[in-house]
Amino acid sequence: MSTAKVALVSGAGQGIGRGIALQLAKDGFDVAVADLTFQEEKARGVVAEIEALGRRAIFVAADVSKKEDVVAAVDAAATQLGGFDVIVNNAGIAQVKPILDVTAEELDKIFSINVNSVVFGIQAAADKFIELGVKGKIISAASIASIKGFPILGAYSASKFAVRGLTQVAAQELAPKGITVNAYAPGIVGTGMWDLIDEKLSEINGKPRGQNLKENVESIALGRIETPEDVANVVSFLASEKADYVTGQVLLVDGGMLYN
Ligand SMILES: NC(=O)C1=CN([C@@H]2O[C@H](COP(=O)(O)OP(=O)(O)OC[C@H]3O[C@@H](n4cnc5c(N)ncnc54)[C@H](O)[C@@H]3O)[C@@H](O)[C@H]2O)C=CC1
Ligand SMILES: CC(=O)C(C)=O
Repeated sequence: MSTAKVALVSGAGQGIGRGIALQLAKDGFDVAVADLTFQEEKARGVVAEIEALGRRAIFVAADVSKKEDVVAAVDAAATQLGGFDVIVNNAGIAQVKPILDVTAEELDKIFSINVNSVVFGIQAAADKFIELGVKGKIISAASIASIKGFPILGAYSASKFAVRGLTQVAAQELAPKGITVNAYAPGIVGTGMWDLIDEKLSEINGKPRGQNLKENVESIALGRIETPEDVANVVSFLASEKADYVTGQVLLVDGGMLYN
């Protein structure tokens, strides 16, 4: 049995989740790479990258909008990797629509994937930490859109404000168990999500493809687009003992877009 700590990262088949999974492996964690079934090939690639770093990893198929999937994923990580110390509720989707056009179905979808998933992740991880007697860490994906509402990202912004609220509540409720609850708030990260946002914004405002991304990146004080590794470095801190006295926080990692 390995003595390494164990982390589960959702949405780890690509983008920010993949970056976090690899960084946590470099930090010495064994990692459960969770994603939707259609992402299995990519996710198994991430598993192989982690194994090449000398750590253990498994792929877990999970739709995080379903509580039973999240509970089963946490169980699989604990059973197959021999412990459970950190959950990163990273999976999420964007929707790019003026608020007047958002449908009830779209609202249900984005809240079930971006918000319900975080509740389920908090519940499943906390139950496992308590069962194992672990002072674990719960870390979730917020966004600059959890601090400031972004036009045309109304439902998305609302879902990320909810993640911030849940983080503050769970931190207070779980502190007596020694469990910390925090979130990371990236800015403009060059992943599939921003490819989609740029494409949909182009359809809405007629700017050429790439122009909306370029203008947003120009507003970043540090002058470059964010990488998954920039985000993963902050999650690495939140998952470490160095963050033992940090809870209920949403940590901006945006290269200088918002200031608190
Ligand atoms: N890309 C960006 O600029 C920013 C992203 N974020 C947040 O970071 C997180 C990761 O985003 P990216 O890596 O950029 O997105 P991405 O679209 O590149 O990757 C998202 C991953 O989540 C998975 N996923 C989607 N729905 C799922 C479900 N129901 N169950 C399980 N997995 C599911 C996808 O298969 C994919 O692997 C999201 O929560 C996003 O809202 C926050 C701020 C900025
Ligand atoms: C994807 C995202 O969170 C933003 C604000 O771009």
